[in-house]
Amino acid sequence: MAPKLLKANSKAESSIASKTKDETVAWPKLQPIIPSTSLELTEILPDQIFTISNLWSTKLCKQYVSFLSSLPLMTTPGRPKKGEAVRVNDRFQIDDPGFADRLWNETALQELVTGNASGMSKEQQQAVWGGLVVGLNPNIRVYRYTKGQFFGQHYDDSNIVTIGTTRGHTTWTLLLYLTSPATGCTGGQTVFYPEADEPKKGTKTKIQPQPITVELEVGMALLHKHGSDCLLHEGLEVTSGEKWIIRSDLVVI
Ligand SMILES: O=C(O)CCC(=O)C(=O)O
Ligand SMILES: [Fe+2]
Repeated sequence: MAPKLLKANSKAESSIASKTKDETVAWPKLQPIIPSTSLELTEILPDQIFTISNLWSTKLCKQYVSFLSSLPLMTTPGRPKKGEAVRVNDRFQIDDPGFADRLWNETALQELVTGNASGMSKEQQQAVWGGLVVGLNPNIRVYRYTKGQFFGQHYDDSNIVTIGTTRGHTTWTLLLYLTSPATGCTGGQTVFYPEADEPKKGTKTKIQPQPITVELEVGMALLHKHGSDCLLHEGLEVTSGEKWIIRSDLVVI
């Protein structure tokens, strides 16, 4: 049976720690950065999941974890509203078009997603990303999971987003992992549950594909399709250390 639809309780996001429009975050410089020529977009599951190892250097991740620790993170309540995913983590959110733009332009992300470095033609790119990618969602979310914290099974929604004067919508979730077992964080893997194919003619049994477990890696970006084609997924419980993530989304027109 298909699992009940669980949303990543986007409405609850308004109650998490956030900065008002006038406030800004003094994000550290995005340096040192690794050039796109040394990186690649790796397909984990066709049309659903890609990763980019070392999008952020280890040094940059370390600087950011120490900086992000100074932000006023708030723990989300463990008891969700009806139909929402259970999650417990410490979160911070800001609407910051400037930082979203830097994350897109000052790292190898743009070149790997929409440039020659993607290894895809322009037509292939538009088919995969669900349109012409114009940048990242200015809604930047920072998550910290400590021992015992997790993000239960859910689907991510697509949202309408304006970048500058361009109105678009989000199609893929971007997760940037800043910690891993190498920094003392165990558990916390992101797990995806691909849907079973329709049963073959004359048979009734659907073959349930194996879940896909993405291990944490310092500086790795993960992209996964969201909205109506989103796979059920979760962030497993952290068993030691701290898992830090920066989340945004690809915006297309
Ligand atoms: O923390 C994770 O591994 C998953 C996060 C997630 O699913 C989300 O932000 O929607
Ligand atoms: Fe999610």
